[in-house]
Amino acid sequence: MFNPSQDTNVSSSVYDGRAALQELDATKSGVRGLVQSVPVIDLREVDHAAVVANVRRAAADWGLFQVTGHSVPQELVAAAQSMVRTLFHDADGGEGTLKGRLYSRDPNKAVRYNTNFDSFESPVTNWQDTLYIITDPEVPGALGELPKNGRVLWLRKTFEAHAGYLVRIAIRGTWPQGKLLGRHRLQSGPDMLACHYYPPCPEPEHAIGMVRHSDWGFLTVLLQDQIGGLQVLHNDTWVDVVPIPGAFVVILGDMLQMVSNDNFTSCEHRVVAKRTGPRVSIASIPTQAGSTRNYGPVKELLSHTRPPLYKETLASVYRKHCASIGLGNKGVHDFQI
Ligand SMILES: O=C(O)CCC(=O)C(=O)O
Ligand SMILES: [Fe+2]
Repeated sequence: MFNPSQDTNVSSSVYDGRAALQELDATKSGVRGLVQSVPVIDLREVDHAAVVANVRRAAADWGLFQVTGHSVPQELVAAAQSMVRTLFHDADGGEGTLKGRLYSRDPNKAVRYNTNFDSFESPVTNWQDTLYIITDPEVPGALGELPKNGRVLWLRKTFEAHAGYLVRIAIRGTWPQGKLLGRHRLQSGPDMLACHYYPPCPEPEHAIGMVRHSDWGFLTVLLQDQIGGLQVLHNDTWVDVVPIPGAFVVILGDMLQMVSNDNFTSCEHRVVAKRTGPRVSIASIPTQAGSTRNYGPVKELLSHTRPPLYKETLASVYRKHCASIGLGNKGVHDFQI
């Protein structure tokens, strides 16, 4: 069990059955207490140190958690979801349409739309379309062709202001020695939105919404609607990330695993296909496109008994590697020493 007062080595615990029983006993919740549920962290909690400790525990035990009590109003969350669903994905596609014009597999296009970015690399096809939006207005073409630009810009601002804050708090919470963060700036903020669309699936038992994978970057912040389907792998069991209206889902990625030298591990997650829908989710993903520094295990975490487990790499190199092997293959293994 993770001990929040311990600064390093959070992943090397040995399962202690008696301690687990005592813990269950202490919850006084009976066997229902055995049902695993994804941690939910309420930012309205007045004790800030408790919030940070909860984030650390959730990150170490699950690699994924939900955040409520952030300051993004529910109506704005709903407006963002409906903009993505109705203004874009539900609109007709094909030659001559906006969707047709944006359909592209060129990762350098600031706004692009496609079915499965890795169709030609991955053996599995997801039941999913995605609209990618680079939200940095400095990037040529960013937002340009989208309808209702104002709302997309608003969406960017919302994510960058609020998700950026969550990313910072989550990193501070997950990072073993918070003060190191200043010197090891991990990510500058979200600069790409991946707006996923999962239409109702006639045969969900023969399909997958999004195949099992871990995210390549440091952290992903995700907004999902009420349909459900996102699951996280926890203790070899797939656990539903039950939708909470307006909550952000925070997901630890591979780069965090590498720089923390396995003190934290990126979580595997997937989306199951459903007969109901469509489902929409909006993931904010930092692309680290302009980053020129090499990332590797942070020196302060290393010793002669804890040698570095990963080679140093540019974020862009790691990202390209992950794209080249397709979702479903954990790229970190290829960077092990
Ligand atoms: O749609 C979802 O809930 C998950 C999306 C996801 O895992 C991703 O964008 O990496
Ligand atoms: Fe993901």
